[in-house]
Amino acid sequence: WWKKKEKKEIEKKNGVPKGNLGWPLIGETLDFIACGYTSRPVSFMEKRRSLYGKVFKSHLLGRPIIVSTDPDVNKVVLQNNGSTFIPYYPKTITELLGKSSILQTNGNLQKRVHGLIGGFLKSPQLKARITREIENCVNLSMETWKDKPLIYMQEETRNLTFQVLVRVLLSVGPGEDLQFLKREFGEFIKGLICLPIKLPGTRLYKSLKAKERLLKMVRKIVEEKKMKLESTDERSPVMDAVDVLLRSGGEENEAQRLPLDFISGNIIEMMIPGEDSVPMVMTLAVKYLSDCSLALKQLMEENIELKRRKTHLCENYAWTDYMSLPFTQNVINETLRMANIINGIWRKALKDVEIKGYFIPKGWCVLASLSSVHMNEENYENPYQFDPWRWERKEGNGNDNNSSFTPFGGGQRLCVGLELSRLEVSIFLHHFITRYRWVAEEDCVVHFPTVKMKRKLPITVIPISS
Ligand code: HEM
Repeated sequence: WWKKKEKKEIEKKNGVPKGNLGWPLIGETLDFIACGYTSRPVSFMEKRRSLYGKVFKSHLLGRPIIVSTDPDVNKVVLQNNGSTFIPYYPKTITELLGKSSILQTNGNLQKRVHGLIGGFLKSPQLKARITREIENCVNLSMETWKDKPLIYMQEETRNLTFQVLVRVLLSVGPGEDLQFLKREFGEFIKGLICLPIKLPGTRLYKSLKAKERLLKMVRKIVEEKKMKLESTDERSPVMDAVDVLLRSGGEENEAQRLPLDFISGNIIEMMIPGEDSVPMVMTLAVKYLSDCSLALKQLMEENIELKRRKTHLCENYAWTDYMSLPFTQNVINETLRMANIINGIWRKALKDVEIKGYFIPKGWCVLASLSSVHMNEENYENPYQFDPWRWERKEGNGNDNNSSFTPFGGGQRLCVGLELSRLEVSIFLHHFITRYRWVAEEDCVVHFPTVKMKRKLPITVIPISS
């Protein structure tokens, strides 16, 4: 009791942001979840922002927390990574991730792995090569659509992006291994949000078992790749993320090498942020375009023009062709802004810190709410309207220095898959738009616990005659 009183006094003196800690134990969690199930999940933040200001305190998922809906505060929180703020996840996620996961390590190790994987994923060599792979996956998948009476966009995009992901991370192509990875990974991630009870039969237990099976298989692939690497005389090209991590530290310097278990674990963990996000951006782009015929028309014209040019010149597409279509990039920006696939980033303060006059005491959690910024009238006019043209006007600024647009986070943990994701979505949209017309059935977006379409977005497609 005394400690509590003392803490309250310190908070009062230093000006912890205003807010309500809610009920004992559960705090304001029920309202937070209830808002998550509505079509406007940011209403939880909006209500409190109007009462207490852009940064307020609350009590969510078992702990006191400072919620920031202020882009400047979010920017500082994301930038001060490692020394002041570290990632904070619910207990089940921490348990499933493993201690050495890039998602929860800090300091030099995180910087090293981030630099290695980020550098590889945005290299022009990878983008040139992966463009062919993505085209193949997209075309093979779309080829089958014309014979299907109904297509579930969320499922189709999920299958094709998973293929790209495992290709980039560990060069696994279609076949039994791919099926195994898909099945076990699906089982593994079911436990990311569940009750933190680890007894046989529980969700968490089953997910941990699936991770063991995944680790066994990935470790085998990593070992085989290591042996191959040692037996090749010349330096063969770097093919995937496993290659990058295996080669790190140099040939002579054994002590600097990353251990095989570390590499295997991290490869699996890197699939977590990559697996669900890209297909959801594709699916939601199709959803928003289905509801906005003007945007669809302009997107189609831009992409048909590119296709015509390429066909006329008998040329393959370069990755830069896909990325250089300005309206297509505006559609992707607008989809990312509205979709809020990652709606917020959770951190924990390692020391007392003051940002913009708000005091955040050591040990407190901070939720940098990205969706509150993306859906705020102050930053975007008519924020609930799908308006790709806003990115041509002054208000939209889709670059990474814009603290009001952070779908990929920021600072030292800025998403390593940013450029790859944009490329995948651009290629998908180009081929879909120039190949098919479609009619979408009635469906709606569910935001909790993660962004999904309620009915997986069923559509019927009609091939465009050449
Ligand atoms: C549209 C798709 C994507 C979105 C919206 C997205 C979003 C994010 C965000 C917001 C973060 C920051 C998390 C934090 O600060 O704690 C992040 C980190 C990360 N993302 Fe992505 N991501 C996407 C695709 C991908 C893909 C395809 C990959 C893998 C190939 C990937 C791998 C990662 C990794 C490994 C991190 C952790 C980086 C670090 O902590 O150093 N993401 N992502």
